Amino acid sequence: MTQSVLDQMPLLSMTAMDKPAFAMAFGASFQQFGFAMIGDHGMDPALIERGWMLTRQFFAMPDAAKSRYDARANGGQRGYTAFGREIAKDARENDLKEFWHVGRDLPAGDPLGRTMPPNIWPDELPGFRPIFTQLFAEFDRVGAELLSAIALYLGLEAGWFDGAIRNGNSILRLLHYPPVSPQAPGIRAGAHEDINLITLLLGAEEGGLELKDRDGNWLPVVPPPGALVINVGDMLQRLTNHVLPSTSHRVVNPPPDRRGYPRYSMPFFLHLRPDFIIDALPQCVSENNPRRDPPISANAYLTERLMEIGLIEK
Ligand SMILES: O=C(O)CCC(=O)C(=O)O
Ligand SMILES: [Fe+2]
Repeated sequence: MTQSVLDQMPLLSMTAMDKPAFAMAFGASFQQFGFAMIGDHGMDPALIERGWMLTRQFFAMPDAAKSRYDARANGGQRGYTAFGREIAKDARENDLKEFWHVGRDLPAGDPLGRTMPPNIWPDELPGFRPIFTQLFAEFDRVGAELLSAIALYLGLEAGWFDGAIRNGNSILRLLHYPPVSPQAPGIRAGAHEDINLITLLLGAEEGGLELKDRDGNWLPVVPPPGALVINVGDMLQRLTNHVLPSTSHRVVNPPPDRRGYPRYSMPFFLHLRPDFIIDALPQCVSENNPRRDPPISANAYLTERLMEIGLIEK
């Protein structure tokens, strides 16, 4: 039988340990798995529940209504992406999912607005804007706390990431994987690595998420209800010269008894400022681990990667 990651990866607590102890435990989980799980992340469960309700209501709308908010008119990063459009890098089959993107709203006239367009919102659901604006802010807050712990783990100042992520190009993705038929081929989301610094994911308790461990085995990640799953993305891997690995993950089709159920999840892709230059930290470069990648701006790197996964035109 496949072993679950739960057997190996600790469920961490942000409140039971002091900050340095949490930073060490969190960093160790990242270094070993590229993933970590946190039970008491401090986001309001009532707010999250309202977010799930609105997510279900939005995806239950007819395709014609959802398509009015097509993300292709917004650089792929705001609004609705239809079922079957996204394809994992180098994959043969498209993913079995549709999703909605909420981004950061900048003040009018901000120069970063060129790469971060304003949000769009579904007229049909008046609660959508206030609830997801609040949830975005909560993910932003918890994400900054987690990066502060990672900074300590790496031997940096606790506030090292603050400037790097201020007005970062982060994205909250609401994901819907519809029920799959008994004959459905393939998997719900093909193996991939996330592009951003770290991802904070809610909803993985409806199983299917798997990570690839360092020996090449796929291990199920099934957290307790309400817990956050966090993983390292390619930008943090690049910044840490691969000391923290961006781990491949995928979402497999459910076992026969769960195939009739949809799956909803909510990843928050925490991004750097578009003009931040990603260059390996000196602390992470050594004789045994020479510098691997040249410096690149966060925006140039993101654009390259969004083309690869079909979210913006080449
Ligand atoms: O739905 C999930 O559990 C994971 C989603 C994911 O990996 C992604 O959208 O990048
Ligand atoms: Fe992912």
